Amino acid sequence: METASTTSPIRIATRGSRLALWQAHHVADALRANGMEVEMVIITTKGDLVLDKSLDKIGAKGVFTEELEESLRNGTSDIAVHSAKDVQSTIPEDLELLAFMEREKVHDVVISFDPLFKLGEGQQVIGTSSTRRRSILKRFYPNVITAECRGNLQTRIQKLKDGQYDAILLAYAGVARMQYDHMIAQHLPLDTFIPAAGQGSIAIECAKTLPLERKLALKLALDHKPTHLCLLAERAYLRTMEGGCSIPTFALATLAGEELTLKAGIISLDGKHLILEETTAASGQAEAMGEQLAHAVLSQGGDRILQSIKAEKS
Ligand SMILES: NCc1[nH]cc(CCC(=O)O)c1CC(=O)O
Repeated sequence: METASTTSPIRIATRGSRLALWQAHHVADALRANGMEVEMVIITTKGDLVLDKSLDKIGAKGVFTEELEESLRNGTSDIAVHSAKDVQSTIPEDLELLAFMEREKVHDVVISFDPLFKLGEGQQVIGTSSTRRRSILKRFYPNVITAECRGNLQTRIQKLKDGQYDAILLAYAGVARMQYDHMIAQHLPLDTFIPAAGQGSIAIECAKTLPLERKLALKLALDHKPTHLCLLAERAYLRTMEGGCSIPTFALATLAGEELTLKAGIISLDGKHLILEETTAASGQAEAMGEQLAHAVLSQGGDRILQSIKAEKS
């Protein structure tokens, strides 16, 4: 006899933004294709409500994830769907990251209503809410003025439309998923705008107590092994740096055959100091490699950058 736990629908916790819903429906489609039934549980997070403060000031740890995690704990959902980039580097003891879905392209783009817009030409005001993008802009485009740009993608694009900025910087992944490709004025190169750890992938989280057979079925339907290996390396880097999204770190792993390459670093808030390290290892060493690269970055001067950022914030 089958138990209720294996036949009842998978309840998917998601934020209510259009991108979050797209991601949750992407998960739902994959589960249905594997013969599972699904239900959506839409939850508002602190990150959706507090829009007048930059993320580093809210204390970004878990602002987009905490309420979803609470629903996993209190049994109102079975899995939570997050942008992998928004998931804190250390997740609570009672929860686990079950799967990472196949990654979209990882780079950043410039969005503007002027199709000929080129970063760095003339006086420009660029909207971004990311300390990483702001610091990189300061380094490579010192004449650009950056302005805070929070909110979901639609809100940010509305602010651009209202004339608050000449352009905004976004992850290509979200832009493509919302079908805003026609507003892309420029694709930014990966060697200067190295993405944040996890960018472009969708993470699936569950309670450790979820029945094993459910976990296995979910993993089989949702997990993309190459993406998962890359994310293990990037997230180990982030964890070792004690990063969080308020610190301008970046990390990008790529897999070729069984070999992982990880490029990662940190940049000072004024853009003046940048540490970038690269290493290669067997894919089985993903987490060890992320940790080692973090130690290398820290010993090459990353520790001083981290200290000065922490001092500036406190
Ligand atoms: N909290 C910001 C966030 N989290 C995930 C994405 C985009 C899609 C992704 O990287 O998965 C974004 C917006 C952005 O950086 O443009």
